[in-house]
Amino acid sequence: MRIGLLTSGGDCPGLNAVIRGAVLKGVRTHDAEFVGFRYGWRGLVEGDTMHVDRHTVRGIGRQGGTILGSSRTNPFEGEKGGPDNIRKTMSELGVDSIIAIGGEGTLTAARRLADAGINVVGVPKTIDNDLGGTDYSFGFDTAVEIATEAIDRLRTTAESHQRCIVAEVMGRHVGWIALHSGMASGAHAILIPEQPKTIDEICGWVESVRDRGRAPVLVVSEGFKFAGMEDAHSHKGLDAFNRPRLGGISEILAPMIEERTGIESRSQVLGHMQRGGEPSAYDRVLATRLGMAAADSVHQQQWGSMVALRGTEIVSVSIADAVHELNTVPAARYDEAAILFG
Ligand SMILES: Nc1ncnc2c1ncn2[C@@H]1O[C@H](COP(=O)(O)OP(=O)(O)O)[C@@H](O)[C@H]1O
Ligand SMILES: O=P(O)(O)OC[C@H]1O[C@](O)(COP(=O)(O)O)[C@@H](O)[C@@H]1O
Ligand SMILES: [Mg+2]
Repeated sequence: MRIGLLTSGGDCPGLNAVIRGAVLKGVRTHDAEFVGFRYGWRGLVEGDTMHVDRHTVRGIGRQGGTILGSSRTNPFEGEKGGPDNIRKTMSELGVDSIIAIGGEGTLTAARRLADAGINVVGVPKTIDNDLGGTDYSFGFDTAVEIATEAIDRLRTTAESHQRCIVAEVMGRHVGWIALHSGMASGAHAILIPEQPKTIDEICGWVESVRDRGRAPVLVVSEGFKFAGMEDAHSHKGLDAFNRPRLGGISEILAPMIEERTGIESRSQVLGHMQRGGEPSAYDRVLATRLGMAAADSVHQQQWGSMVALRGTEIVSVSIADAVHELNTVPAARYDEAAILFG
């Protein structure tokens, strides 16, 4: 059994812990060999590999990033793309199966390849926590931790100057990072894509905070839309998969708040800081368990499946079910947090 490993999509703390978990379990329990594909699907399409064995993974469980590299290459595009070419490349390299570690985009591609008869197993990765089929994805806990620390720091400087601060977090089209970091840091309002708001509602919260003598702290998700807005704000062009790059809504919101309320306002986009550096202990454990379970899924030939967290157990679900719809923030979770706004 020779298993190809790849990490695809935005990187995320814990990727290396998955790789380590899969390799150690595969080598020790299933007598498997591993090969790493470099830069996501690109490595598989181009046959660009790196040697991976139990020595390669020594100590990497606590490292950020991914030793394999990542990209947003589409495996169905290009001269060597598509299931027939990929099957040929795999057979030339003696690779009989693939563990694809990625988010909803990567796993959608994995499902299409599995449907075409390629032996693929998925591992859910994303700081956004936007994947169905799993209670949490690794990387999310670390991102929330980093964002919470940043918002705590922004609060003390906002208070010194009696300013309003708008902290912008990632999350693409779901508000999980904003909801959790906002609750953890005691934000006065949390703005998420699932819950469009008017500028009047937002300024109402800001003014009530100011009237109590406090400095308003707002957390906004990059995908937040004002009521009536069709698409999330984007001014940075398209990504490798032709989707609008999000980010920058806080830079629009802060001046609007200042103009309407007279409160000096500042914005801060936290950006890639949320994805960098070491995974939290929680993410290391989750990622290691998922990696180990993925090696088992390959051994059991559960093609088209994904390992997932359900409660405290690691289970196997179908990738198709997991990517069927985004894991959005339920209205009840938002309403619960909103009691604390203003
Ligand atoms: N429907 C699809 N068919 C084939 N490839 C896809 C599909 N959706 C996404 N991908 C590929 O997977 C890559 C990674 O997806 P992306 O959403 O950027 O990251 P993530 O896997 O972290 O969600 C995309 O750039 C794209 O090339
Ligand atoms: O700057 P990049 O790497 O193109 O991507 C930014 C996007 O990637 C993320 O950090 C993670 O998203 P994925 O898990 O889908 O890769 C999003 O929160 C953000 O919108
Ligand atoms: Mg994604």
